[in-house]
Formats: sequence, structure tokens, C-alpha cells
Amino acid sequence: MLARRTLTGFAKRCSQVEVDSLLARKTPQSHRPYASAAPTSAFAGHKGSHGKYTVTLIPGDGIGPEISESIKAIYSAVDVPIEWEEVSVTPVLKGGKTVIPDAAINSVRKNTVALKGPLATPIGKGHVSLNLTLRRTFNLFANVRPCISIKGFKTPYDDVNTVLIRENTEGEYSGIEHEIVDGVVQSIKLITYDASERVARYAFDYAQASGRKRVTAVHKANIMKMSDGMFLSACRHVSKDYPDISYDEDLLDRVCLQIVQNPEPYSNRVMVMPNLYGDILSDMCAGLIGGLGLTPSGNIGREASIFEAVHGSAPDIAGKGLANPTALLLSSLMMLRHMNLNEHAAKIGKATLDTIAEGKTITGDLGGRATTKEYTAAIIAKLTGA
Ligand SMILES: NC(=O)C1=CN([C@@H]2O[C@H](COP(=O)(O)OP(=O)(O)OC[C@H]3O[C@@H](n4cnc5c(N)ncnc54)[C@H](O)[C@@H]3O)[C@@H](O)[C@H]2O)C=CC1
Ligand SMILES: O=C(O)CCC(=O)C(=O)O
Ligand SMILES: [Mg+2]
Repeated sequence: MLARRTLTGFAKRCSQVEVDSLLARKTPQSHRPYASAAPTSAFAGHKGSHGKYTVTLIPGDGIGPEISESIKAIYSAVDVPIEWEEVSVTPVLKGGKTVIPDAAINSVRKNTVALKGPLATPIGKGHVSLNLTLRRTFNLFANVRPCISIKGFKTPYDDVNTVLIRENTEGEYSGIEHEIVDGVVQSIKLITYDASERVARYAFDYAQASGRKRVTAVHKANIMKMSDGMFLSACRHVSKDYPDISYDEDLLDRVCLQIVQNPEPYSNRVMVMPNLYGDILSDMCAGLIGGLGLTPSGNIGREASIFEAVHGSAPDIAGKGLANPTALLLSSLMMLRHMNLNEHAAKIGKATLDTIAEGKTITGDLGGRATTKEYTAAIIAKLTGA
């Protein structure tokens, strides 16, 4: 704590020149509370009397229920040993506040793993984002968003293969906003050394575990010298503990330009970044491989993890049976691997990618004409040989 206060005091007084020395500063061991902590999240791993793992399912809004049904149908067709515990997170009034119902919170806490459909957030008014609330409630500090080309599905790029890891609990999404005087609003980007270090360490561990050789910290520390500067400082210190992984830094705007011109140099990398940058860059990267219908994610914490697609509730196609369930399905496969159900994940993954590569029964976002149900049935047919 003392070290952090000193660092903050130091940073407050920083001149431009001093920022460099802040970034170069070696943080003492005592200031690294997560240094020895295991990188992975807990998974309770208890099968119930029915011989299955209970997993919380939050179907969500818009296309959420349609794509959740697709995952349930595929899992049931191949007997994945999971029993879904379906809960609603529609806010309720409790003690004068609107909160996520206790039943939903308790279910995630008990099962330690959840699959979540998209949740809509009203723009400019109304309730806060329930997605962000869930991430903060369970301290799901790392949002892992792989973006990998699907072999056989033609896009302008063939070999996108990058993983974005987004700090998931603070930054621009801290939700601290206020109107100072009429017409002047402040929105606070909160960055802490501890959360930055925690997600940086997760990114290096992830790179190591997945055989990726480089971690890139994506930032705007040329402009946000103190907040992104501290994020970089944490990444640099963590990088020293991983001599076999190379580490570099790149400006967010430059990454956006370069990756759409040529994604190849970003292949086999992990990119780690503050919250907002990861949100935007992950939608952009989805565009490189065929769109939001294809990109999965996992929100990882030490006590629970929630897997969900990168996309939102897609109100423009909700209820029409047109949604592509692949992103949620691939998210569920990340979940299966997290639960060590690797064989099931591999089998369903292969059937899904083969169905897309074949191109006969794919959804409209991928240039096909199939409905959500027809596409789901095609995957099931591959799995069961029916
Ligand atoms: N993690 C979450 O639950 C997220 C929730 N949202 C929320 O979702 C709502 C809608 O957000 P939008 O900006 O419209 O983004 P969106 O991701 O829902 O949709 C963007 C575009 O992609 C298409 N799309 C998205 N997923 C698709 C799928 N599976 N299959 C086919 N097409 C798909 C939509 O039809 C739309 O044209 C908002 O309230 C937003 O706050 C947005 C992103 C993430
Ligand atoms: O919470 C929301 O409504 C949007 C969140 C979002 O865009 C994301 O997590 O990618
Ligand atoms: Mg987003």
C-alpha cells in the first residue's frame, strides 16, 4: 500500500520528462500482490448426483434466447455432461436500489462458471450495463477475446490469429461520472497498478500456456501519460518475469491502422490493453474474420468465470431466427476447455468450423441463407452422422 501511495504521489507531480522515469521505475516486490498467485480461475468441478456439472445459463436479451437454444440443442445432441441452471439477470428493486437478482448471483457463485447471452444496455439513460456489473461483481478481471480466421471461410485475410486480453474491471468503464456544473461532465478513467499488473500477468501466462511468443501492450500513454503510463509500467515489470516471451508496446491508433492493412504480423501474439481499447479493438478485429457472429470471449476471475460472445443483443435481427450462434457456441467451447472437457470442445469445434467451411448451410451474416435453427441442425447432423 505504502509503495502504491508513493507511486501515485510521485505521478501526480510528474512533468513530461519525469513520466519517462515513472515508466522506467522498478516496482518493489512488495508492490506485486499477485506475483505468486495462480493465473487461472477457480472451477468448482463438482458433478451433481445426476453425473453432470451444473453451469449457470443467462440467455440474455435480443438474439440471446435464440442463440442460447442453439447451444443447448447441440450440447444435448452429443451428451455434454452439463446441466444448465437458467437464471434471469433482469434488475429488481432491493433496498431502494435496482440490482441483479440474488438467485442469479448465487447461481454463478455456486457453479463458478456461466454462459451468458448478450445483455442490452440503454443508451444515455436507464440502468447501468449489467454486463459490466456482472464483471465487477465477480471481479472477472481478464476479458479474453481470441480472433482467429476460420479455415475455408473466405475473407480478405486468411491468417488472422490474435488474442486480445482486455482489463475488465476499471479504466474508462469504471462508471464514475458526474456533472460538475451545468454543461460540464467529468468521466473518470480509473487505472490502478494492481489491476494492470494482474491482467498483464494473466496475458503473459496465457501467452505461455498457448505457445504464443509475444505480448504487446496497446496504449495511448503519449496522451494519457499517467493512467496508460501506469498500465505500461505494470506490463513492463511483469514482462521481466517471462524472458521466453518477447514484449513490446504499440499505440492503439497505430494498431488499428496496421492490423486492417495487414493482420499477419499480429498473428501468434497476445495483445493486452485497458478496458475501452479492448472493447473497440475486439469488434474491429471481428470484422477481419467475418464479423461479430464469429468471435467468442471469456471473462475470467479467480472465483468465477463467465463466457459470452463479443457481440451484443443485435436488436436489428432479434426474433427473426437469423442470428449466427457461432460466437456464443465458440465461447461455450472456451468454457468447456476451462472445465477440462476438452474432447467435447474439440468435437463440437470441428463440426462447427467444418459446417462454416462447407458453406452450404450458413447464416446471412456469413453470406448464406440458413436460419439459426437450420445452421444448428447442420452442426448436429455432422456430430451425430444423422
Ligand atoms: N456483452 C454484451 O452483452 C454486449 C452487449 N451489447 C449491447 O447490445 C445492444 C446492441 O448493440 P449493438 O451496438 O447493436 O451491437 P451488436 O453487437 O448487438 O450488433 C452489431 C451488428 O452486428 C450484428 N450481429 C451481432 N451479433 C450477431 C450474430 N450473432 N449474428 C448475426 N449478426 C450479428 C447485428 O445484427 C448488428 O448489425 C446494446 O444495448 C449494447 O449495449 C453490446 C456489446 C456486448
Ligand atoms: O455492456 C454493454 O452493453 C456493452 C459492453 C460491450 O460492448 C462489450 O463488453 O464488448
Ligand atoms: Mg463491445
